[in-house]
Amino acid sequence: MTEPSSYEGAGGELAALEARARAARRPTGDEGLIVCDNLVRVYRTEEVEVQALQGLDLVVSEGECVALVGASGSGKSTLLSILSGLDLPTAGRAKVAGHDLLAMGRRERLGYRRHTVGFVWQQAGRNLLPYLTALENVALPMKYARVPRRSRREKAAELLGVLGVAHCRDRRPTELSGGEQQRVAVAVATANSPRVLLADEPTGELDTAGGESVFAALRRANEHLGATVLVVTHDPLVSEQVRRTVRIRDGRTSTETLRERDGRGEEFTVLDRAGRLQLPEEYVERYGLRGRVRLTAEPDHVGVWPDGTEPPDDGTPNETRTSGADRRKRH
Ligand SMILES: Nc1ncnc2c1ncn2[C@@H]1O[C@H](COP(=O)(O)OP(=O)(O)OP(=O)(O)O)[C@@H](O)[C@H]1O
Repeated sequence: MTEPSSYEGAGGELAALEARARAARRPTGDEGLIVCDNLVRVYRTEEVEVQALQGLDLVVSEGECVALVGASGSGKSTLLSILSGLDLPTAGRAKVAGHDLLAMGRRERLGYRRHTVGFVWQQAGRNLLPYLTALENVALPMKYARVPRRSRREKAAELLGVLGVAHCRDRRPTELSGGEQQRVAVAVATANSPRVLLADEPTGELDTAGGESVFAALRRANEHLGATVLVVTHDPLVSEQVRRTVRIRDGRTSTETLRERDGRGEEFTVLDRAGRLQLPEEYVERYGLRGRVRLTAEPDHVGVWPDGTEPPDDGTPNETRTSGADRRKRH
């Protein structure tokens, strides 16, 4: 029988584990600032039905800066429209900073769009009003939020400074470069200190230098202003510089890359409730995985092998195993 002292020991370990888990937890609570659970969005027109999101799962913790990538039509913009409160999902669950996006009434939705999320579109013309100066553009969302006039101007000037476009304050959008317009757009989107900043291809229409300056502004919004950033991008410059890149395929999150500060990346895949997972395309190519693949249950992992190859005997160290490509040559 176990001694009482062992129970105490186990209890102590458990308490220590719980304390560690609590300490590691983000201030937003247990489930993340953005939570999408089995999200579905079906567009219906008279002739066709398009399943833009097909059970998408995504959790983003407060303070993260995440790139969303995926082929054209995979559902990225649909997801961002839902998270911005512009569009409603057909089914599933979407929660941002405690707001249930499927259950919000008109008033809550308005408040949500004004205070909780900021949005930067790809087309600069959609972000800024052409007849207002940069400073006036940034001050406008604060006016809607009833911030006093003087504070509005002060904060707008400060934001333009933080985002590196202080010199643009008295110019209208047509007098700004594309990169400057998008940086001012980031200032507009962060004017009411949103907890979440969403950006849909914000560098899509810019050259490399312009793209870099806008990404730097997004990063400042993340690191200095504390916004959690979710950016849809086709731009490797952006996706290779964020810690986490989430790939969307066919309306679902498929694989993720997590990068260390030194730029090294680790691949992850998302396992859905039914146990389905998608392998990164690069792995599928590299190991010639097609159709049926062989699975091996190892003590600490599952191996995936091209069909028609022999998995190594148990106990073969991982590093001495023949790669899939080499194995294929033998057959
Ligand atoms: N309003 C709409 N009505 C009908 N179908 C739509 C609508 N909006 C998007 N879709 C369809 O939903 C799917 C996902 O579109 P979405 O714009 O979210 O993709 P995306 O990944 O953002 O693509 P891209 O990279 O080209 O912007 C596509 O098949 C698209 O044609």
